[in-house]
Amino acid sequence: MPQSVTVRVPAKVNVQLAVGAARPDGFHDLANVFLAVGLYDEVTATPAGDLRITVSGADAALVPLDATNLAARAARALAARHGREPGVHLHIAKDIPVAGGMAGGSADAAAALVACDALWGTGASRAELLEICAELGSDVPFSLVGGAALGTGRGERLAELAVGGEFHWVFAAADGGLSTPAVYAEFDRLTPAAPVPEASPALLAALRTGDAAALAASVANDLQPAALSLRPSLADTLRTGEEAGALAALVSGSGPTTAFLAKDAAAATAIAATLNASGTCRTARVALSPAPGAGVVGQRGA
Ligand SMILES: C[C@](O)(CO)[C@H](O)COP(=O)(O)OP(=O)(O)OC[C@H]1O[C@@H](n2ccc(N)nc2=O)[C@H](O)[C@@H]1O
Ligand SMILES: Nc1ncnc2c1ncn2[C@@H]1O[C@H](COP(=O)(O)OP(=O)(O)OP(=O)(O)O)[C@@H](O)[C@H]1O
Repeated sequence: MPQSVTVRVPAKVNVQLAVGAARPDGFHDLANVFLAVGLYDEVTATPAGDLRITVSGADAALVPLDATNLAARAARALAARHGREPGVHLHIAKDIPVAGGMAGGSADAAAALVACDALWGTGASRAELLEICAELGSDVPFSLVGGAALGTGRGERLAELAVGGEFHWVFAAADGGLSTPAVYAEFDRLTPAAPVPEASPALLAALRTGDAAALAASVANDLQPAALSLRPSLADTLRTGEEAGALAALVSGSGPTTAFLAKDAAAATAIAATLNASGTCRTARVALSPAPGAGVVGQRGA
């Protein structure tokens, strides 16, 4: 057994999030175009007598260390399927904003699965890992896959998408998080007759050709009005980024992180500087997309 395995996993932005009406099970059918972005958490797994979680990073205090942690749930799910005890210490080096709409907890779950599989030598197939991911949460399969993908169903059924170039983003983290169920409930209140969600052909073509201006013209997040209704101050952040030259400004997933598409690296740096000086966000950072999914970046021992 290796002495430790470290897995790096990206955050995501939803370049299109088309949301249908609530289903009988409480979830919403989606046409969810995920794009992985180069903001990463790292999960390191080392052998231990029982399951233990530690977290470092600026937002560490916001992450639960008990059995509700999504990385802990992932380790337990893999161990249960393979009839073993989930004896592992998972250390999460957290860089993805917590409760920010960038799938940080989902990322840690996917990373923990890959790390425990390598540490324990369980040899789970990709299909099995994806199945466990879908049980853990709607965003978790995409954190495993990375790149870009269209998620249907509740977002867990993925079709990978080709991306023809790099996109330059700025992400502005907000003070405090937003609860994903609360944002979906607000969507229901604001949208009594949601149409059947469909992916936009223009958006898929923009991704395929790597055309930032075309992507900017077609990004759309149906949860944005709900996030703005629960957090009206996000409108100031969006306006600040637009005035600083962003090609597009949108709420990331369920928010409250806001995302700004820039025409190139220099424009992204300038937009981030303006946002950081504006007082309309906690902190703004640049990131590139697409980014690879959860993968081993370090292993110690045999
Ligand atoms: C907003 C997004 O991040 C966009 O990618 C996702 O749809 C949310 O994915 P997630 O955080 O992995 O969500 P889950 O853990 O599966 O579900 C949390 C809660 O979000 C709501 N939820 C989530 C996904 C979905 N398609 N419909 C929903 O209504 C439900 O209230 C659910 O109880
Ligand atoms: N490993 C984890 N990292 C962060 N939060 C976690 C983790 N495990 C459980 N949580 C809980 O999940 C909540 C949502 O956190 P997360 O960072 O996943 O939100 P999010 O990025 O908005 O998710 P999504 O974009 O998938 O809707 C947190 O408030 C926290 O209580």
